[in-house]
Amino acid sequence: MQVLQLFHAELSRQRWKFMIMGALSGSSNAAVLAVINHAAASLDEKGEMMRSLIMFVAAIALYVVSQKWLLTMATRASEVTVHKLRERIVERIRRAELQDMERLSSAEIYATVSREAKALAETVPLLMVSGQALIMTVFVVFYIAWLSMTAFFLLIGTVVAGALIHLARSKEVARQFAETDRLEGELVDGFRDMLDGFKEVKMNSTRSAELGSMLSRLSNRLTDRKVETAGLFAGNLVASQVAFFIMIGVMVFVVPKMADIGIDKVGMITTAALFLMGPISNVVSGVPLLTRANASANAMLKVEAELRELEQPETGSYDPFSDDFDVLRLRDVTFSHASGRGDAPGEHAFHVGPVNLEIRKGEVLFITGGNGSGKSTLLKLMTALYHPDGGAVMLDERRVTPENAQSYRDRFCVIFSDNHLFRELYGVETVDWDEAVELLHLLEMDHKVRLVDRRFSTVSLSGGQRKRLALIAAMLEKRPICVFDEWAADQDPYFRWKFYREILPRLRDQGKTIIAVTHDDKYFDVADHRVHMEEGQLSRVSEGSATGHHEDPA
Ligand SMILES: Nc1ncnc2c1ncn2[C@@H]1O[C@H](COP(=O)(O)OP(=O)(O)OP(=O)(O)O)[C@@H](O)[C@H]1O
Repeated sequence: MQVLQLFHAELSRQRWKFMIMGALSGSSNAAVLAVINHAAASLDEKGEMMRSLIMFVAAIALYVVSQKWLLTMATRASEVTVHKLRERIVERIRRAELQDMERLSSAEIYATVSREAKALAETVPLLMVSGQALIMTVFVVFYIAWLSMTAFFLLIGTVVAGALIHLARSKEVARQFAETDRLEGELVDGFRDMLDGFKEVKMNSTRSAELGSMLSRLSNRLTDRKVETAGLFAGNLVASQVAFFIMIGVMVFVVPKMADIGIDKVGMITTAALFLMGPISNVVSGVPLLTRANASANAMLKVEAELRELEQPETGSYDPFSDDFDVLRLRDVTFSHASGRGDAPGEHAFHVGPVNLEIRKGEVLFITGGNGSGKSTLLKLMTALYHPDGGAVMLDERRVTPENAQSYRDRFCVIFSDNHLFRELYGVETVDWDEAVELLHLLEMDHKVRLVDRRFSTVSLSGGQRKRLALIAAMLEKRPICVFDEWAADQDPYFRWKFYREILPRLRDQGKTIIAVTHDDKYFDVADHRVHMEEGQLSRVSEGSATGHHEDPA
């Protein structure tokens, strides 16, 4: 059972405590019943009544303490387990390689750490209540056996028959639950499409109508399935109550016929059977909860297993790269994407290389090339986000390997074309506040955004403005190599000019090495070297042209 597998570590640490407290809680509950029965049978004996009253209070006190402990500890165990799992998932994601992460579904990981983790943490304490109810049922059943073995066997017979019918029906309930889960997932995807593509939806009434009717159809199917599931569920609940009434009937009508017992014992047995109603319905309602918790545990374990299988290079046992280097080299680097994004199976995977390239410290390298020619892939190889299939990426004489790649990557600040702007300056060890203020001014963002405690006051900005903030964050990282993937593409002519004529020269003056993908031929003179990508092949275009004419910013 996946839920037990998941909670194994937390439960086994305290297994004995859980068992003892569960037994105490179940037996104290059954003791309340036994004391009531005993007191009712000795109404006219004053001393006996007093003793029963004391035992009654003691049994309730024991029940309160043990039940409270069980519920608190169950919540704690489930929350701690989910927290540890979340931590493991975050750690594995941090250590995973980009190539591997691109193969996984981020939507699935996201759903797991949010929806499934929440469902699981909420369900497990309720399951504990069901478990405790099961223990109590066992104690009451033993009590009934002590009163009359005939009543015990008849009770077991009816409970087993009822449970078998219930189990057979709950398979169908579980199937329906899985189907409603699937439909809910589809509905969420549909809503996401509608909201993410809101502009596109607003621009085309047919698209809007088609999406709307798809969502309405899905919602309708989901409603039907939910009603069907609720019907099955209600049927199960009524069936279990009828089974319960039959059980009471058997105690009252059949037991006295089959066993030689007095009216007082029949009364005690019937009270005991009535006492079972609450716990038995708790146990019954625990079955779908268990199914639900199992499904959530399964989803979480699946994501964890997928992440565990990814390459997780050992880090820490190597000499780190230093910011001081002379040359970055790509030697006969080759790389293939596993398969083209969205390509049909069997279609050609995109291939890069063999690439040979050198860039010396402090130089500016421009990379040009058409759409899909492999420029971003080359940048990912140069920054060790992808590991080459053949050849080597070297910093001076040291080869970059999966083991030392993180230290190599820490020499770079990068702005990808699909860059994600973090609201906080994560990764900037010490913020140079004077420079931050100066950069906000230089990139003309100071009227829009302030830096408050390492956080940008807002990131609700235009695409170009967000890229300018990303540039400020990247420059504050103070890394020796800067990589920009079509940074200027989102900027107006004035900010393009500023980027090529002010920012890049400033970075070069600071001794930074710059690698930029660009289409801005007007500014090619800024580069020391320019290389061109075509269908994954690199060719050198120009060399040594870093001085040229300077045009007006507009
Ligand atoms: N993660 C991936 N998995 C499979 N194929 C990929 C992946 N990333 C890119 N590709 C493929 O590799 C080729 C080169 O893509 P890349 O993004 O490197 O090109 P690019 O020159 O940067 O293009 P653009 O100028 O449009 O950004 C494309 O055919 C693309 O479909």
